[in-house]
Amino acid sequence: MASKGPFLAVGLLIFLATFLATAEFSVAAKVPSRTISTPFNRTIFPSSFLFGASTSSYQYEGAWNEDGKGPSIIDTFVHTHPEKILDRSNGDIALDFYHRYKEDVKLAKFEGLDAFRFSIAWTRILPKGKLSKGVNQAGIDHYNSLINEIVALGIKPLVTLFHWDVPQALEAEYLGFLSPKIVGDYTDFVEICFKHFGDRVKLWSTMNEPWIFTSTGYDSGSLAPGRCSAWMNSNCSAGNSGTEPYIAGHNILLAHAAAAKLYRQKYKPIQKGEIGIILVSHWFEPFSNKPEDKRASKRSLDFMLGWYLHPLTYGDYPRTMKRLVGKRLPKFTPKESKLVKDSFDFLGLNYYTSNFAAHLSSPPNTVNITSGTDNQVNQTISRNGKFIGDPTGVSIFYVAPKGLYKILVYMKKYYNNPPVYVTECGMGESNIDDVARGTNDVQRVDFYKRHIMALHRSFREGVNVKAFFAWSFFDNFEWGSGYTQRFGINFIDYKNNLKRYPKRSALWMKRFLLK
Ligand SMILES: N=C(CCCS[C@@H]1CC(=O)N(Cc2ccccc2)C1=O)N[C@@H]1O[C@H](CO[C@@H]2OC[C@@H](O)[C@H](O)[C@H]2O)[C@@H](O)[C@H](O)[C@H]1O
Repeated sequence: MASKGPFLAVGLLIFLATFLATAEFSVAAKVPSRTISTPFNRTIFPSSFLFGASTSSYQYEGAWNEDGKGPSIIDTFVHTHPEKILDRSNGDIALDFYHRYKEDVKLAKFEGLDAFRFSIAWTRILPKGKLSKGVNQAGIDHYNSLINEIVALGIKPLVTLFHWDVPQALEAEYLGFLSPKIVGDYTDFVEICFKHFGDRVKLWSTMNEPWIFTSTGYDSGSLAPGRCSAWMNSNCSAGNSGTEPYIAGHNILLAHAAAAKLYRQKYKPIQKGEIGIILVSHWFEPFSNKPEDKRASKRSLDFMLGWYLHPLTYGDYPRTMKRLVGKRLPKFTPKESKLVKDSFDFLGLNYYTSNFAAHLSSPPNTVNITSGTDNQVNQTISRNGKFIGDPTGVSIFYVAPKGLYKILVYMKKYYNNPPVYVTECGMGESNIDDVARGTNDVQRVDFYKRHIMALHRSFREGVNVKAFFAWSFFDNFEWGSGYTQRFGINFIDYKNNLKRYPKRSALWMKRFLLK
């Protein structure tokens, strides 16, 4: 259990670091390379604009089998496939957020956050995934307490209802999101959340990143449930990389739409909240000015963002997907199309990086079919020997703030300028263990300055952007990379009782957010 001690120690450190950050901030203002002519702080955005930080249940909570929680597919996956996690770690304990959340949300308040995003673990509420198999009151009590702590500090909770932790019991019974049966069980789960938490939670996201869940869970098999085609040689017990990502994605959209309909009809009139869905996409820069590469850029966006945003906006998949995926792509019935179209009050966008997109002229795969190559695009991080942005500690992520601006403008132009919350944006470092190095994250300060400037440019050009959340509040369990990658604005000392330390970026954010 966390004592008050660490917080006092952290407090002293914060004072010192605040001083440093202040010095750094004033120096930064004179840095010629990125001189900031006018004050760069939150006042360049409307006062209603929300700045926050994001977290998720499996990556933060720990207590994987405590207080009645049932196993999720992630618990099963990391326990049976430790080889798929770089450091063979798991989230059994994670950051112990399940027990330390009261101190942690106080740190969020100290750092000036307006909002705090977290996800609810389905199996803390319904241990066996189904209402008929019993509700776990201890799970409801836990999230009530977390929400009360957040709201009492004047911070707005943004709650994700699914961040990939499908109940293992539903995977065992009917293969989870591969079955339309999950729509009913998911709707039962979210209704319990609306009913018990909706008086204080006014921002709901049904899902986090369906694209990642389907591509890592059903195409590459690199994440739970770890399904893929045998020829992938990824040690998958079953699966079909050419069909299952599309089946799971289709059922995710139907489950989302059912949840949104329930909220809007039964809870929104009284609770006055908003419901949305969080998608992820890179920006894709044409590799050349050739028309085929410009088309390749658009196809890349169709297959990553449009896969979900097209049905949510127009009630059907993008034409390019229908043409290139053919019979492997599920069809919406007229009733489903009507349910999914316009089924969101806001759209969450997670943005990390950009790629170059070049047309792949080679004939489409007819043998080893995978959703990952259906788009017939060669996506790269460099062009003619030049990277798309500064490298980071994550080999596939380069710093590309202009891509955030471009994708937001793209969504305005092609998807009716929906209300957008940037719900994740951040960078990772690798293999940093000591506190001093880990908290001196100068590159992350620069990353956030540049991405918030890009965000502001899109806002000035009429993009309906309403919020910006950092990924992540703390360093945490980074899926396939385990604890080897750090994305937090606050440092976790894994070698010393998971002690929390604000990084330079958190103190910069605190100063940026001063009202
Ligand atoms: N990374 C994304 C979206 C961009 C991914 S695009 C590319 C495709 C892919 O399979 N991976 C690896 C991966 C695997 C699983 C999850 C995320 C990313 C990619 O990074 N998602 C958010 O990113 C955050 C950072 O993800 C890290 O990205 C770099 C990976 O090396 C690392 O394993 C992953 O945890 C996650 O912690 C959040 O839970 C998740 O919502």
